[in-house]
Amino acid sequence: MALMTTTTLYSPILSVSGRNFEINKSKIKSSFFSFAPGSSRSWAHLLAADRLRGCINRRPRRCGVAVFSSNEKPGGESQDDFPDLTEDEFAERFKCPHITDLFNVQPMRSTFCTKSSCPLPSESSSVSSRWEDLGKMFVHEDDRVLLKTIKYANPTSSGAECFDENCSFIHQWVIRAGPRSKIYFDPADVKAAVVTCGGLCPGLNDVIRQIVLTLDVYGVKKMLGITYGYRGFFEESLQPIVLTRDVVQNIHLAGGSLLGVSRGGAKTSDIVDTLQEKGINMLFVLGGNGTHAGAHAIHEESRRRRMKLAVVGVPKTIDNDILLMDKTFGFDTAVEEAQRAINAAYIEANSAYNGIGIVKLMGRQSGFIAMHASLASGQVDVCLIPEVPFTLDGTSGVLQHVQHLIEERGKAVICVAEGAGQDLLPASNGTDASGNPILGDIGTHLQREIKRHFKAANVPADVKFIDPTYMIRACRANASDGILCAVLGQNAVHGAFAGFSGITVGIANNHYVYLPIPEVIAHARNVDPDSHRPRLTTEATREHCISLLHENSWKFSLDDGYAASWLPNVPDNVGNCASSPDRLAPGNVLEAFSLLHLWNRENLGMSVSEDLLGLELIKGRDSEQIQGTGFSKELYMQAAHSFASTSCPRMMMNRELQEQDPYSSL
Ligand SMILES: Nc1ncnc2c1ncn2[C@@H]1O[C@H](COP(=O)(O)OP(=O)(O)O)[C@@H](O)[C@H]1O
Ligand SMILES: O=P(O)(O)OC[C@H]1O[C@](O)(COP(=O)(O)O)[C@@H](O)[C@@H]1O
Ligand SMILES: [Mg+2]
Repeated sequence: MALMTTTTLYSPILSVSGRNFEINKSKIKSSFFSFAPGSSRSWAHLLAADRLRGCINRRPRRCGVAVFSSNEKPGGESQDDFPDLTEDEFAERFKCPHITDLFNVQPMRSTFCTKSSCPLPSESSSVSSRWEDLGKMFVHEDDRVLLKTIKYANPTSSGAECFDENCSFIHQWVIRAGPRSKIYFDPADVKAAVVTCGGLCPGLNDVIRQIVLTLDVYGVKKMLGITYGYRGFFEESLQPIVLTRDVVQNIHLAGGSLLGVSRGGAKTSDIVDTLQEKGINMLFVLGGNGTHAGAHAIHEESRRRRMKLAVVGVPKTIDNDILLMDKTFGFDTAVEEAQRAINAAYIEANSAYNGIGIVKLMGRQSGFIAMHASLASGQVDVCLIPEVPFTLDGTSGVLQHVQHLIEERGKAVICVAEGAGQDLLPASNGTDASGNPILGDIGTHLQREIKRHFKAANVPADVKFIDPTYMIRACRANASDGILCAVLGQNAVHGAFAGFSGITVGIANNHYVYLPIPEVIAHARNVDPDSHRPRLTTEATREHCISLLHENSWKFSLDDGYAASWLPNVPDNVGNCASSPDRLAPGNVLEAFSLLHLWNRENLGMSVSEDLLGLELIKGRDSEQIQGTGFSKELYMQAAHSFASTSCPRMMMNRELQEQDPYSSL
């Protein structure tokens, strides 16, 4: 045991178990999109996703990318079915609805001033010149931010998003957020309302506070806080709170929402009735994808009624599942808070005899929290997320892998996102008040199955399950989120005064931007298991030795004729165990195995195991040639798994043993 606790042979891995989607090679330009089977995404959603990625260029360009689920493969589309989108159409897409689309409103000079004490501008020459002096503090209305900044050289590049074989660079410009020198609302006429909907999220109070403070700087006197989400608009028992600078001054020091939150009960026409009755003409909506769908509906309905109303969203969700932005506020804090739970699980696992710690984190459809928390902790062995299907049983299953960890190292830590492995649980078919699916409890299921497995294998195991779910989102925002919230809140107000409506504010490539709401909620943003983050998970530690293999990975790699894009962890993992990872051709798993195999023999004098004999057959051949050898997929899988799960760690163990034998000093 002493030796085991001094070694760190394993490090966090994503559940690398293949992907249940197929790529239609006749259509494919690049794979950039992946998702869990059973998700609610449809072909239309994927087209929307394609459209979201956009093409904006100087000359008209056709764009088309197709990746679809094996469950939802559309029938009979031809090349012509690709969305035909020109750069102008993309430019149109990212255009934000504006008050002047409906009304002939003349703008006035901005009343925004960096100091709340400065006088409102007037036509008097002294104040006017002072206004001029504000100089570069305003954003020009034609300022744009580039949404995508990478020029991919090849569709096989990690995370590549390409619209043609050459991965031509497509400019995707979006509107830069910030204060404009001209505004479309007179602060004296503004009656603003703020509402917070959905689940809690660290930073809600920070955003409320900044909205109020910024409105105050513009000179707005009438501000209301709608209580308990959209319900506050029409439930008679729920009265709004009058918001002032004094009321919000210290609210960011606590978590939660000053206004309260709720799910469900959004009735667009009732909400718009209330807005109309109360004369509210600026509405700031803090919430996730559901809330934004509601905000968009309110915006549309108010336009139908020809109301001069600015509806501006601020995306809120610890899940980080909103499209097109670097991150949503609260996510950073949630990841940080999750460290404490993971550390506790690690300590429990490390201190127990054959200890196994399981931590369940939030993430209904997206595994960002679990993945980032695992990555940051350096203490997680297996990370399971909704985007990567996995099995529990069998040689490529999680249970076998956990047993292996226990046998080799005496402890294992698993981090699981709540939405992971839902296909392994009985479907609840239920939904919450907002229509979100009620998930099965993968954490307790995992705990039960691990106990059952170890009992059946007659291996003692001490399993501890930690569910810190609400603790990671009920806390106060950390410093980084605090700043994000402040700037988002300010820019929400600037956006409303600039005359936009039906928009949301986000951060893209470190710049603050305005985006039309439908563009950010077409579907939930997901972790792309192939892109850089999972790779980072591997490379950050350089100690991986094992990946959970999955049948679909094999199918995918053979069908596609190259191994580069499947199981990105395998070559890296093997490479990390080999002495010379640089010699490995990127993604060439066969070469990797062969090299490691040779290294193993040369350096440790290990004999070739029977399982590995088959690998000799395929040494030096590419995957298409392998297909012709009749070397069975099952045998390869078995050999690869056995190789990765036994030889590699043992090899490391042996090296440790040679270097440090505790008994030799006795
Ligand atoms: N498609 C929709 N159209 C209008 N309102 C919606 C829609 N989806 C959800 N909402 C409303 O938005 C609010 C928050 O939604 P919810 O899904 O609970 O949280 P979140 O906004 O964090 O995703 C709820 O009051 C819900 O009724
Ligand atoms: O128990 P609640 O309030 O429904 O919250 C649980 C949900 O909150 C979330 O963290 C965030 O969801 P929202 O973004 O919809 O608020 C989900 O991952 C999770 O399923
Ligand atoms: Mg949501």
